[in-house]
Amino acid sequence: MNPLQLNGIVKQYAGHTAVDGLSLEVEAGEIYGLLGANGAGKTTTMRMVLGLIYPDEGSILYNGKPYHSGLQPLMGYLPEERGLYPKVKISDQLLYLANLRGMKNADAKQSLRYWLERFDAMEYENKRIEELSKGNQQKMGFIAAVIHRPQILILDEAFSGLDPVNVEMLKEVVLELRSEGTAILFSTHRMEHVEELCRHLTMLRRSKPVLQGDIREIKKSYPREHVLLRTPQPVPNLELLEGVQSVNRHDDGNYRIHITNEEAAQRILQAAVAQGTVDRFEIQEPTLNEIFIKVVGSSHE
Ligand SMILES: Nc1ncnc2c1ncn2[C@@H]1O[C@H](COP(=O)(O)OP(=O)(O)OP(=O)(O)O)[C@@H](O)[C@H]1O
Repeated sequence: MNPLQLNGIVKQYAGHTAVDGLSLEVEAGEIYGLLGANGAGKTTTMRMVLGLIYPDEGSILYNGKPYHSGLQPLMGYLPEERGLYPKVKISDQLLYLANLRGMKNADAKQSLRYWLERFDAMEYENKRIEELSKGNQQKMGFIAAVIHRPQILILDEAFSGLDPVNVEMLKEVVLELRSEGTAILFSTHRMEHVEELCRHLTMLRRSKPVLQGDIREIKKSYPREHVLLRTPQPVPNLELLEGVQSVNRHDDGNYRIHITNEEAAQRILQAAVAQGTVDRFEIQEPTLNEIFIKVVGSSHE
């Protein structure tokens, strides 16, 4: 039985449907991607999972059981909007939150120390949130979400506001939690993070799930419409070949060619070989970003 199961959940706000018939399951030890344009219903879904608001229809099961008050220690949440008090000493509020979720003082202190060291952030222990940079506030928010080692972790735009070094640091931690068996529901607009971290995903469009499943399977099910070609010499007239829609040559000498069918790829290869050496030739799977734009559309709702 999976730690988190959503069955046909529906949520309405004053006649407007924010989430419409969403079902998904997050396994122990997996990061599940929840994607959608702005306003598609991701945060509403996460708030329902946390028991902050209730679905109008459908059910949410935690280890097979409906919501009950004893669940809070099992769950951790990093909200998109920062949730910590700006003026309270950091260690005080993190320890308070750990206590609230059932941790004994000594364990909470040990866990706090572990996470502050893990994030190279010992110096912030006695500071207030308002004294920290946005990225460091985000790290403290993450510690607040995981200090009690939740079984189900909800991450809403976890990497926003972080510099590349800190993104890598947080990614490593998320992967570590996954390998320890945490079920992680992960919402983001950054498709490359989903490609890198998640096994399954749901894309929401205007409150409805429009694409769901195993990411590798999803990618395989879309046509391959791009060719990557690297040649030491230019290959003229590629755009005139049948099935070639557009040709871009980058500064590094790589061509990225948009094709309408896979036979066009063979024509490109033949044309390139006829000119001389071919260093690289690849028919590329669509990126998740391309699939997202196709399925969800680029417009914000
Ligand atoms: N408290 C509320 N009262 C009324 N409508 C709401 C409320 N919260 C959310 N909504 C509406 O529900 C819809 C879904 O919002 P939600 O915040 O879940 O989207 P989201 O996918 O998280 O968007 P974003 O990517 O912008 O964070 C939106 O149309 C939003 O305006």
